[in-house]
Amino acid sequence: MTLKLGCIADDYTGASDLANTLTRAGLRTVQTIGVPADDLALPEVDAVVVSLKSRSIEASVAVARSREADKWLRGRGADHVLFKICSTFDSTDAGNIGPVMDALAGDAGDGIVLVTPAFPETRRTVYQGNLFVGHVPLNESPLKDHPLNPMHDANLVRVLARQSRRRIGLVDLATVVHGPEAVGHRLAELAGQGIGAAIVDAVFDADLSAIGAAALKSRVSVGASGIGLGLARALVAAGHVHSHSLAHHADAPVGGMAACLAGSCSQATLQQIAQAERIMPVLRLDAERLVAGAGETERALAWAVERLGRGPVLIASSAGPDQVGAVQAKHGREAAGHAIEQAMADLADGLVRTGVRRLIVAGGETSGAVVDRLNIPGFQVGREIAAGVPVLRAIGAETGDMLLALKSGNFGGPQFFADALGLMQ
Ligand SMILES: Nc1ncnc2c1ncn2[C@@H]1O[C@H](COP(=O)(O)OP(=O)(O)O)[C@@H](O)[C@H]1O
Ligand SMILES: O=C(O)[C@@H](O)C(=O)COP(=O)(O)O
Repeated sequence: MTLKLGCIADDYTGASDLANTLTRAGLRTVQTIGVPADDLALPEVDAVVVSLKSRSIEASVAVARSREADKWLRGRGADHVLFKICSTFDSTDAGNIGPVMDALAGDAGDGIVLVTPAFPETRRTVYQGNLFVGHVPLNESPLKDHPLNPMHDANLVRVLARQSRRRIGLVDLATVVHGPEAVGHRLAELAGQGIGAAIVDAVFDADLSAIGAAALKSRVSVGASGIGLGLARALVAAGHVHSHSLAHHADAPVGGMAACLAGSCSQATLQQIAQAERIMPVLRLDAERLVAGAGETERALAWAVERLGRGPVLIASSAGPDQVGAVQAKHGREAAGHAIEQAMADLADGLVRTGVRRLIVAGGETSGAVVDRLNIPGFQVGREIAAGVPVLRAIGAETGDMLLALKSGNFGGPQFFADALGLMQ
């Protein structure tokens, strides 16, 4: 197997978003959880997305894990490695986008790194270095209230400069519209001025093709699914990959019971939970009791077991900014987040032991905790439920055949849970 593209994703939902995008662009892709063990049987593929849970951990650990993944991917022939970050640039001033980018670019010997979280299909656009979520700047979007990494600055040149040792520049839209050569030219100019990374504007889908073709000339790039799409298109256009259509057996029915877990507190997920209440029993967990370990998971599991035989159920810790703030004020941001993630992982484990084989998880960190607990080594990509969210089939899992959907908090329409269950039989 010689990889045409290597990818390192900083969370599991982000990885499935990227694997979905690459698959749809014609690349045979698998998503692995962590660096694959040598005995994991991988099908013949063009791209591997190594999923890390490195977005909200200590920067030095994120760097070490990313370098290990990079080494594995390059050892399998990947000339270009994309570091997949969130399309809303989720990070703090301590990292982890800047430190990981610096390390990967240093190892690859790249002079200047192309960086863009733009993903127009999900309404993430970048103009003059400013990230917009829909029609508002990042700092006015719901991401300002994210439980782990609230985003208060839309200017990504500034945001990345606070995290990176490299000087950060900008390739603006007026350059991007002139195509890959113009982008390459501008990057070379910036590199000549001692700039080590550049935020690249992208507003329309066509901008991604120019960016992907320019990025392929270097060894590392940083961005979300949009640049992944650009890279995939460039690989197909250059004849490095023969476009493949999606293998539909990836989401062939597994039967078994179905359940949904939500740990995301995004506005989109809160709305989706409210809609789900119309079609299935929904249990809203008491976050305070979850953090205190006061028997809340056992209560939830008993509640689910009673109902699962009659159809899917949804269990959610999700809450609005005021309630999240109150729990965090009492227990600390990280401790609260971690305790709730572990409680959701306990629940997932209990549900699977009870016979659940179709599991939908909302939230990136939440999905990471759940997939780790279930000890699933990798996924094949099935049909798309919503932009950025595919049906996943577990490969090499102790749980046996299982379908999952790992939903980024912000993704999916109001009926997401119903849409997912419809495609996961
Ligand atoms: N009621 C709550 N109070 C405080 N934190 C919560 C609550 N429910 C979930 N969380 C935490 O919020 C974080 C949500 O992050 P994540 O799962 O990545 O969702 P998203 O995809 O929206 O970013 C997790 O750490 C989760 O444990
Ligand atoms: O790029 C994106 O927006 C997603 O792929 C992603 O990374 C989402 O992260 P979470 O919202 O934490 O799931």
